[in-house]
Amino acid sequence: MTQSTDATGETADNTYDVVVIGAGPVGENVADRARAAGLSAAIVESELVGGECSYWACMPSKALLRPVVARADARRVPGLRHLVEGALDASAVLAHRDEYASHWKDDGQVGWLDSIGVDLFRGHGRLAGTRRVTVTAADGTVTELAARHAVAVCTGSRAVVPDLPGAADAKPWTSREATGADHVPGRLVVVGGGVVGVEMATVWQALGSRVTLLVRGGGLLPKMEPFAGELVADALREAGAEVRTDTSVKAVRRDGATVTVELDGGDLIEADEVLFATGRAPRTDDLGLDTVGLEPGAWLSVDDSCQVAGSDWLYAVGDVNHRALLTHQGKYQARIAGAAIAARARRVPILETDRWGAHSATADHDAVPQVVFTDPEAASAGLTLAAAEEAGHRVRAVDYDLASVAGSGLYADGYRGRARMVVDLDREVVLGVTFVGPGVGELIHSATVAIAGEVPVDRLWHAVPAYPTISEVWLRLLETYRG
Ligand SMILES: Cc1cc2nc3c(=O)[nH]c(=O)nc-3n(C[C@H](O)[C@H](O)[C@H](O)COP(=O)(O)OP(=O)(O)OC[C@H]3O[C@@H](n4cnc5c(N)ncnc54)[C@H](O)[C@@H]3O)c2cc1C
Ligand SMILES: NC(=O)c1ccc[n+]([C@@H]2O[C@H](COP(=O)([O-])OP(=O)(O)OC[C@H]3O[C@@H](n4cnc5c(N)ncnc54)[C@H](O)[C@@H]3O)[C@@H](O)[C@H]2O)c1
Repeated sequence: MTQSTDATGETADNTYDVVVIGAGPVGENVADRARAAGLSAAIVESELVGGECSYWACMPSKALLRPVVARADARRVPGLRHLVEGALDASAVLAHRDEYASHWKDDGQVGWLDSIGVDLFRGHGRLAGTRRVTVTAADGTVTELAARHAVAVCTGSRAVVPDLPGAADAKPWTSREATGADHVPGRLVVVGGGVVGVEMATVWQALGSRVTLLVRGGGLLPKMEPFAGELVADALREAGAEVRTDTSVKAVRRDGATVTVELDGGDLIEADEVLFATGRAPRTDDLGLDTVGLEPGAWLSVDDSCQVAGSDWLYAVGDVNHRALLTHQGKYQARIAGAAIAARARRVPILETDRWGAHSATADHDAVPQVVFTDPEAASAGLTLAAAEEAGHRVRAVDYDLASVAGSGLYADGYRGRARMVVDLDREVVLGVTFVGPGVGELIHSATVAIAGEVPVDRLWHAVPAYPTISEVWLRLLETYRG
């Protein structure tokens, strides 16, 4: 049957080339890539266009952290310190955060979708069999969509609150409340020493809360090199926070304005709020996965083109595929998946799915960068020493004290920081780099380029860092490596 199509390619019966479920940063980019390739695209969103990142994650958290880190940096600069000795203006910081969260309104992003010709369907999206999606709007109206080529699930993740006695009734904060709160709690207990835990402990301690950070393992930031967690823990303690490692929470109870956290050893900690920063779960539980033979509630496992295993039309991109829960990496996957969807729609006979090919999200395995925006910043790209060894590489790690670099001393009085470079001894290329110290976040892309480019260490020797910048740590690491 021939159907009428309009200029963007969708049909009167809501058939599109590509249907995207979830309009976070990743879904937006899949839709954008599809449109750029000349395909028609619809996107389904149940909350705000822009997703977690724009309203309850990256943007508000970084808007809260920036004044904290800028003040800390200024306090380390002679001649300036006395100007920034006082407390932060918490209400100004919260107002700055509100701006960066667009006051939790998505008009700007809706306008952008409109400008690129992507149709937005507001409501809860569910798969309804092969290439079919239903959208249930807030008023209960159900719209059916069909996809000619692909459905991309980009529904992201939500915070997990552990199933502890009393936790659900204690009205705990998750990352949403921690990034969106409109007041500074007097006392805050943070459970979890991962990225959300350390960033939010940094923010609220600086804004005036008395923070207690509870970590069940031996240190903070367990996915990074151990020195990252050690330096961040030292700084949090110096800022006045209490950091308790090897500590597990047994139960939580709220009585009015007070929440009591009971630890495994029996200790009780009273606070005004408790934040669970204990990881994420995929938003796939009410997604109709059973209609296509997949398990509801599971992370969606995909190949390097982000196609779901066993399907030739279903893609899962961003947090929901659990490859790297980071906005930039999800957007990278969206570019790769968008290119793969377009190539398959054009019936390109062979896709470039080999390593570093146009249709392979190779960097997810080897070259993921991350910046933890604490004071000091912790930035990494590629593999840690432990991860490289576990992956079977024959490696050597070299470390350097960042305080010994001329640019660091100029950047801050009493600079403290450390760098590590992990080198593959068989190929003589860099597998991983970690920098911890003030101002290192902007440095990490140099490492990402070296790793993704597989630049031989001998050639890096000719990449001369400008004097006197913190980047000179590259020279020091290479000198140390070459002995
Ligand atoms: C506190 C915090 C800070 C962070 N900071 C950073 C950072 O600085 N840098 C960084 O790179 N990463 C950061 N992250 C991670 C980052 O937020 C995520 O990796 C990113 O948001 C993932 O994008 P996504 O599009 O896959 O999912 P999301 O941003 O979660 O978007 C998914 C969208 O899908 C919608 N949706 C879900 N189910 C349905 C459905 N059934 N129907 C319709 N719509 C649906 C949701 O409403 C949402 O809008 C942070 C995370 C947290 C929690
Ligand atoms: N700057 C950034 O790039 C940034 C900032 C925030 C979040 N994120 C991303 O968002 C994702 C979620 O962050 P997150 O910090 O929630 O998760 P995470 O996985 O990084 O850390 C969660 C921590 O909680 C601990 N934990 C789990 N259950 C616990 C329990 N019952 N009691 C005590 N501790 C428990 C875990 O051991 C882990 O260390 C991460 O993948 C992160 O990369 C990125």
